[in-house]
Amino acid sequence: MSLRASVDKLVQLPRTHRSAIVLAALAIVVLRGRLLRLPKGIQKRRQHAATQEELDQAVQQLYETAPDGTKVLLVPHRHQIVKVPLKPTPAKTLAADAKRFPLAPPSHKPNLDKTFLSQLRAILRIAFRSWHSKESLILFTHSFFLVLRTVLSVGVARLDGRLVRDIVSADGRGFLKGLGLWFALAIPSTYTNTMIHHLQAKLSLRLRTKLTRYTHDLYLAGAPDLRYYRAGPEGGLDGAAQYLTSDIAAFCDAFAQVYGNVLKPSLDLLLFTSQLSRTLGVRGTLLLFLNYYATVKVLRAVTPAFGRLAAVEARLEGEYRAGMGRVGRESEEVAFYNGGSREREILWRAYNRLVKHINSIYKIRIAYEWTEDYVIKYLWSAAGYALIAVPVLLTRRRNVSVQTGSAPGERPIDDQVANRTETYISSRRLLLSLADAGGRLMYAYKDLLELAGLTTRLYTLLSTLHSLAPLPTPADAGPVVALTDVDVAVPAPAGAAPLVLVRRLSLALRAGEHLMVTGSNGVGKTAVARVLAGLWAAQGAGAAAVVRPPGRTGVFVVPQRAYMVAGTLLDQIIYPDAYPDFVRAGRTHAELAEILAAVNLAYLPAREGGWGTRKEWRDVLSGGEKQRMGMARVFYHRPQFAVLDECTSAVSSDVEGRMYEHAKALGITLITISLRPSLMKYHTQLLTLAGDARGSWTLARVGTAAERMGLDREIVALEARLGEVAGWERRVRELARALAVEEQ
Ligand SMILES: Nc1ncnc2c1ncn2[C@@H]1O[C@H](COP(=O)(O)OP(=O)(O)OP(=O)(O)O)[C@@H](O)[C@H]1O
Repeated sequence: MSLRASVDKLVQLPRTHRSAIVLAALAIVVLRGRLLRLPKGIQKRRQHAATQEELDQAVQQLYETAPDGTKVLLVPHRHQIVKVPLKPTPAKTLAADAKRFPLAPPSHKPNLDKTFLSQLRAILRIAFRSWHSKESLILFTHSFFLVLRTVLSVGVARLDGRLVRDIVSADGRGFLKGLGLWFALAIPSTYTNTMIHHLQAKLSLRLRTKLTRYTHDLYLAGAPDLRYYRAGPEGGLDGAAQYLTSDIAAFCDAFAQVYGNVLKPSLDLLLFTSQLSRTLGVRGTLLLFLNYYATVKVLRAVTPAFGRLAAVEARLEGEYRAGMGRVGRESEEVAFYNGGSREREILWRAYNRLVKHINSIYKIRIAYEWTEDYVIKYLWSAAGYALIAVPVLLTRRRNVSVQTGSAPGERPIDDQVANRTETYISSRRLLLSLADAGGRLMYAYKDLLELAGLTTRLYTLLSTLHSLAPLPTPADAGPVVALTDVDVAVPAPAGAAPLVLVRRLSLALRAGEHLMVTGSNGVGKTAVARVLAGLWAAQGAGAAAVVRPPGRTGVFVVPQRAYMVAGTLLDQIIYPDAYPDFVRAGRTHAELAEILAAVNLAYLPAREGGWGTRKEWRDVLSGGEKQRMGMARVFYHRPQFAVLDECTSAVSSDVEGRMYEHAKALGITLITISLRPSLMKYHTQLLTLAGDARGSWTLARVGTAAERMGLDREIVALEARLGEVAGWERRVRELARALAVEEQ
């Protein structure tokens, strides 16, 4: 068949078929290149497969810095190094977004209301930054295929009717032509279905990536935001991990699904209703709308609060996971106490709460799904039969071939029965599709409620993170750490009264003035370190009177519990720097070896198999080794001031002494929190916290009052002993005499 003949045939087709085929062909031509292209990673692999050495290097290297400052993450993936540029969300954008996330009142329950819409809009503005972003493009393409699918469905319904008509009227040629068209139409129809599923999954994944990156930027922000540290105590956000992982994924899945589930059946309803109304007439169309109205009324009445149920389920899931995570993290401590059965009870309780809730959802669903099935399948089918009968019974004398869209020039059909059969088959198919669309729209109502629950969860996360105002930045006055009239208090959520541990604390340290902070347990020694490090905002009259040199080269804190980062042995020493920082700073392995020697860990690289060895260091190193690694970090970063919070409690005193001397030799001023009097000799000032209700404290110079008192006491003791010397000499003479008499 020539091209011209094909075009002629196409022109002769009914309008619906023509537009469906043209749209489908257009879609395939436009999108074929984009959608069927191999993923970039696979294309590159064909060009060049990375060697094992290159892959190892990429794992160590972690990222590259592009000329414009963007960090490009190196991800080894199937013998290839995939480069992922990471552009952090600009601070200006975060500040602008904060206005869109006011805290929701605690009494808010997820539902399909104005609050849901405004919360969803705020979240979607993060996911769809502009209409030409990749996410928007996927959404448009997805919408296009959804519309195309509806158009093609109408074409299929009409063709179905035509095929049966040709069979009934024994029109062989017409039947064969119809069958050819049927196969032709099947190509775009099946392709469209596949693309709808593919694009829905792709949309969900893109949204997840976008929201995950955004929340990571927000949550893991450094000083002065430190939201990962403050979200719990100050923001009241429990189980942030569940929000950041499962809830974001569930929200994106639910959104992508709801979008397709609402848009497509809505389009179907519109288009099918308009098509059917041509056959059904005014009375039939009115009946159809009455049917919709009755369905919505009945289902709304029986629909439970799926949104709230979904939100509670996500919270309980988070509690159960957090419990499991705790056992994994603290497994050794649990094992020492042989606390497995106790932990099992705790986990069982969390799991039972979750399962009970899920079970109650299943029970609630029985009544809902039963009603839904009854209404959608049976009520709609009955209405369908009644509606189909309308044109057949009431418009018996009308020439229905005009309504079915027969093209002029087509062979005239005399047989009224054949025409009526065509109308019946087409209408029945459209009605079945309509019932299906109605069903899906009702299911989508339930999905929408669940989306409302997940939206509330995600909104809670984002609004809590945005509500945490940055911590005040301490003033920089050179190499000085000073507090003036500062109250040290446990941070409390907005509105709650803070618990003050130390009142009106004043101290000033210049380089070389080493401070020791002491006092019994729980008096607030670490709390003072938190204020000095900028983790807690200073309170009281001197809230703004904190002075310290900025950054980790200003004040570096080694906490009480040793922390080991995921990575190589080298990463443990340079933390929080990463390998590229190490290379950029021109530091060397020889330097690291010297540092390890200073903390008595020189044997580690040889024992563990080199600097690049990756292990679970938390389990591999002993308690004392981990503490010495903490000191190695201080020697690597060489800060002006180092706050050592009982970070050498498990280190033997000789090594501890050597590390203190080494730190002082490097010019690091020490602020030590300790209960060990033996450490006092390395310091020039002593801050003692009383731990009374008034939050009192004393600051003394070691080597003046305190030291003098100690010397005085020693002199008195020695003089007392010297007074006894004459008595001891007399006794020695007596004993010597007695021995001489015995020998004679
Ligand atoms: N995030 C917090 N929320 C509530 N209370 C807290 C918080 N952090 C510390 N506290 C309380 O503040 C008090 C002081 O804690 P801090 O850790 O400063 O004690 P410490 O003097 O360092 O004790 P230790 O010698 O045992 O380490 C304690 O009673 C503790 O329970």
